[in-house]
Amino acid sequence: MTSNKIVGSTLIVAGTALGGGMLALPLASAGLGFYPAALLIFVNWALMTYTALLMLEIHQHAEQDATLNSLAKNLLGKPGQYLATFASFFLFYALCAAYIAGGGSQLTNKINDFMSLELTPQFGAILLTIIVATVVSIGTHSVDLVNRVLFSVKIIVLALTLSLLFPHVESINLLEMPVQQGLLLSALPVIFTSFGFHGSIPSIVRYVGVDIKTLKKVMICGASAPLVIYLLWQAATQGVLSQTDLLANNSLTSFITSLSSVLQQPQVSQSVSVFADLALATSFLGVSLGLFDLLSGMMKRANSTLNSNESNSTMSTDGKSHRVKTALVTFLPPLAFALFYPQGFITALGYAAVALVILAIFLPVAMVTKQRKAQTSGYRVVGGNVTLVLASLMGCLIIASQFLQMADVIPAVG
Ligand SMILES: N[C@@H](Cc1ccccc1)C(=O)O
Repeated sequence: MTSNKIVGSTLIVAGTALGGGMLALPLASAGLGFYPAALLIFVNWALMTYTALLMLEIHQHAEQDATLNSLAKNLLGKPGQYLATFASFFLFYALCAAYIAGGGSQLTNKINDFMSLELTPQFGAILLTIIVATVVSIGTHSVDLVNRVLFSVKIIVLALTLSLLFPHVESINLLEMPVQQGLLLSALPVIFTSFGFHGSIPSIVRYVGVDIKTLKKVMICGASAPLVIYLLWQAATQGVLSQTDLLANNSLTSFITSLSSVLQQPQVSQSVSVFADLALATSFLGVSLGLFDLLSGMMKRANSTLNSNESNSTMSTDGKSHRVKTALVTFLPPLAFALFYPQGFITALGYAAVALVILAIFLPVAMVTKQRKAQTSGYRVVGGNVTLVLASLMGCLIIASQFLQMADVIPAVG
């Protein structure tokens, strides 16, 4: 095993997790205070690392090229497979919708400032979608290229942003307590989504091989990088802005504006803003490529079944027209959401959490439970049934939180 592959895989895990969700953390935890927010971040990290290890436990008895779909089919039958497919689509669409809404208003703001215009956020949403759709439709290679550059710049800008914010942290701000207990529950879905990376586990197993010891290191290190970065980010943002200032913001753009008005230093808010753009762009590229590939495969299969039934059909499944059709199905639904809910960044991340609970908690727990009955040897994640039940309960709590916010029973975040 080359150490290059291990480092590469760890970076894939960390890079997938560290996305646009991070920008929503200060907004979702506004009013919580730093220590309660840090506790929630830690709990979600433990939960997501645990379920990633469950996935490894499942992969150890399967082929190296197993996918979530094939694992679910083998262990849980057709219903498991359908649930996995449905939840994957829901997750990808919800995340793309969040990134278009968040990124669109950021882009509009930039254009408005630069050209002294008064464009609406919808304009930015459409422009951003056209740009990303073009890169994704050209192919994986172009996404890889653009992503590599953006990802490296993103890490540098993050380091710069944190070092600019930290001198302004007031320890008194960090000691504030939750303004309302219900907020603890409300913040759960968004924090949970920000630790999501589980869709990339099968690709990493395929890349590294079924070497559980190495894979365990990759998962634990890959998930710990976002833990450290999120804690620093929370300390920086909750330390610079008071609870009242944080609570007054309901969008990413207003959060960045209030940072600049409190600090009176344009370069700090400029670097936060550039970081936000990069985080949204890299996440949007990565997630929409996943969705595009999933849809492309499905549409090809559907087409070839049609073609074999009508042998004289001349419809081509490759080439330009297929890619254009796939791009439309990939990008139009999330764009429509962002056009109707230009402020829907946090809301869409909350919906993504519901699908992610199915993919990253319920399915792994169900598959491991089934597998443990048949397999008595091999790697087993610690904790036995107790941790399986605890993880499932957390999953129920996250879904409940999202629905209670929709029904206005607990305060909605963002
Ligand atoms: N963690 C990602 C969201 C995500 C969830 C699940 C899988 C992939 C990505 C973010 O913060 O934006």
